[in-house]
Amino acid sequence: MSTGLRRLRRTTDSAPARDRASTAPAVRLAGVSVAYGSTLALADCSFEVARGETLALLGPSGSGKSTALKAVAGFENVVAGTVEINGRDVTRFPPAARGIGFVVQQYALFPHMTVRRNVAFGLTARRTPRSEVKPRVDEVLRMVGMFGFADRLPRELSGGQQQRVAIARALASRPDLLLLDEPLSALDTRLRQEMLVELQQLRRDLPDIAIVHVTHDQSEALALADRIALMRNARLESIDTADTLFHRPPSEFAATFLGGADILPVRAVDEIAPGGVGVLDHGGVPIRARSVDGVPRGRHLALAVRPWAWRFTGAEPANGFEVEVLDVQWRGSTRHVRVRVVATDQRLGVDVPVLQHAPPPGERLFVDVAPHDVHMVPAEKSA
Ligand SMILES: Nc1ncnc2c1ncn2[C@@H]1O[C@H](COP(=O)(O)OP(=O)(O)OP(=O)(O)O)[C@@H](O)[C@H]1O
Repeated sequence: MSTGLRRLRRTTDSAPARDRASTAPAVRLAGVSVAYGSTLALADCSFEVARGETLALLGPSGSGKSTALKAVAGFENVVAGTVEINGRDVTRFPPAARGIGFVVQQYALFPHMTVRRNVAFGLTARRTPRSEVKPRVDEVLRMVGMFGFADRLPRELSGGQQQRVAIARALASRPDLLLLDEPLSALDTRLRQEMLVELQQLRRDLPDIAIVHVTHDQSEALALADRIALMRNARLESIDTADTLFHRPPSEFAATFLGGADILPVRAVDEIAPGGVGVLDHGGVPIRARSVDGVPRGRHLALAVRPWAWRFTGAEPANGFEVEVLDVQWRGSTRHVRVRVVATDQRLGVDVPVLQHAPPPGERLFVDVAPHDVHMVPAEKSA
C-alpha cells in the first residue's frame, strides 16, 4: 500500500475527518497552477464541485480543461495551490489514493481481457475479496447496459460499447467522484446523442456522486452539467449554471462560445435603467437592447446576438439593419446565412430554419431582432 493511501485510510477513519468530509464539497481547487516547462497550462484555477453535482469544464482546444481534470486526478504536478477531495488536501497524493473514477476519450481497455476482466481489473488490483468482485462487476455492467457482453473482447465491441465498458470500469470501485475527459468525442454524432441520454440516466442512478466532465462541445455541457466552468487560455473565465451563462452571458467569450453570438461594438446613446430597454449606437446606426444592470450614457460596450435571434424581413425593421447576404451554409436543420451590415460592414450570422426561404448571396434586405434577445456584455480590451 502506498504511503499516500495509508495516510488517506488513517484520516478517513477518524470521526472529525468524517464530519468534515460530509459537509465539504466533493472537489475544491484553490489557486491551482500547472506548468509544462515554460508553458503555463493552468493558471490560478479555483472552483468547487458539490456532492451530486455535475460540473462541465468547457472551452476551446488547448484552454487547459484536461490539465485541470488531471490536477484533480493527480496525474499532473501542481506547482501552486491546493486540491481537496471531500475536505481533505490531496495535492500530494497519488491518483490511486484519491477515490476517483477516470474515463478518457480513447476507452483504454486492455485488448486481451474480456469485458468482465477489464471492469474487474481495478478491484482485483486492490485485492477486493473475490466474493465481492462478481456482484459489483455485474451491477455496473447492468448499469451501463453491457451485462450481455461480459465475455466479449474489446475488439468485438463498437466504440460506444467500449466507452460504456470504460465507464463501468471507472464506477466499479464505487468512487465519490467521476472524472470524464471528452468521453464521447471519439463517437459518431448519432452514438453521441445516445450516450448523452445514457449519461443523463447514469446521473439519475448515482445521485450522490460528483462528476467533472471535460468537453469542447457546448451541447454536451448544456445537456449534462448543473454548472459550467468556461476555460480560456489556461484560465477559468466564468463559472455559473448552464442557464445563466447561456441566457445572461457575462462576457464576449461566453456569448460567442456558448451559442455562437456575433459581437457588435456599440455606445449607449442615453442612460439605460436596470431592466430597461435603451438605444445604442452601432457605427451611426441605432439598435435597441435590454440592460440587466443599467448602463450610463456614453458607455462603450458590446452587444452579443445569437444567429437564431435575427429574422430576415423585406421591410424597414423595428430593430435592426440593412444587410447584404455574403454566403449560405446548410447545417442540417438550419441554413446559416452570413451577412454584412451595409452601413458598418459588421459581419453577422443569421440562422434560417431549413423549411423557410434563405436569401441568396448578393441579395439586400433587412434583419430584425427583439431587444430582449440582444445581450449587453463588457467590451473586451483588445476590441
Ligand atoms: N504533456 C504536455 N507537455 C507540454 N505541454 C502540454 C502537455 N499537455 C498539455 N500541454 C499544453 O498545455 C495547454 C493546455 O492543454 P490541455 O490539454 O489542458 O488543453 P485542453 O483544453 O484540454 O485541450 P483539448 O480540448 O485540445 O484537449 C496547451 O497549450 C497544451 O499544448
